Amino acid sequence: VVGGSNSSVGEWPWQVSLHTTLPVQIHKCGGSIISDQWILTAAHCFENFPLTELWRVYSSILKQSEITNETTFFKIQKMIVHPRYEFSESGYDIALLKLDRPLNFSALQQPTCLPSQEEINMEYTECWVTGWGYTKEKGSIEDTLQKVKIPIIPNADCQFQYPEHRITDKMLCAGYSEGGKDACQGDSGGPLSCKFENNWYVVGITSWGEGCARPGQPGVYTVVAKFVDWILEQTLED
Ligand SMILES: COC(=O)c1cc(NC(=O)c2cccc(O)c2C)c2cc(C(=N)N)ccc2c1
Repeated sequence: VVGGSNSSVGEWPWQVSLHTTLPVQIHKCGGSIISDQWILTAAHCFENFPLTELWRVYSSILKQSEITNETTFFKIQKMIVHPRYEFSESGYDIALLKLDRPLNFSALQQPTCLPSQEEINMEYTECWVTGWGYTKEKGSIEDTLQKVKIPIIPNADCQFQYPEHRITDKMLCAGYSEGGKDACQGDSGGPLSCKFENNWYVVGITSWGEGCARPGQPGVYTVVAKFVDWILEQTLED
């Protein structure tokens, strides 16, 4: 996250950290708890690491430095990448991870709400992107979970700012015209969380952007509301 600040303990209890273990263990992507056994994240996280055995899921973490060999983690029992995913910029950048065992909800780890289909055109006024990703383009993984408030912008404006891309209705954009605040590499898969009537919803999944926090180059997110039917099909049949 570029231009953000440190989160506090339990502020984003649905945020998880996804680590790969080879060649060394490292944070790769974020994700959101949406039930006691399912994590919502981005498909592009698994492009070079498609094997479930390579991944560890850490919940109720504020600092990466909290993670030691003794820290408990979840393994991935099932990885579902959207069948129409090809690469981030072409959309469908969404994936579901089934944990090897249910997690116990607490103040530090609990699910966030999925937006409903009709809420798609809702004017979300308070949205935050969170993650341990880079704080600048040539950056590195942050220790403390970062947060930054970012406004959603109309898709027409976003399409204009990305003339060489097709910004579809399954993508949303968020950013400031002057840049300076944005998600970045390492935040991928994490939530764009929006507060509505005192509840938090995972409205977007951090997906891509040209560089990070550049003026006129907003962050691009997967529109979760467009995939709620798919999410329910994949997670309820289990
Ligand atoms: C592998 O890249 C990602 O997962 C990757 C690469 C990006 N964009 C880059 O162009 C970039 C950023 C940092 C370093 C870098 O080398 C690049 C190409 C990303 C940009 C944003 C965003 N601005 N909201 C969010 C996630 C990104 C994930």
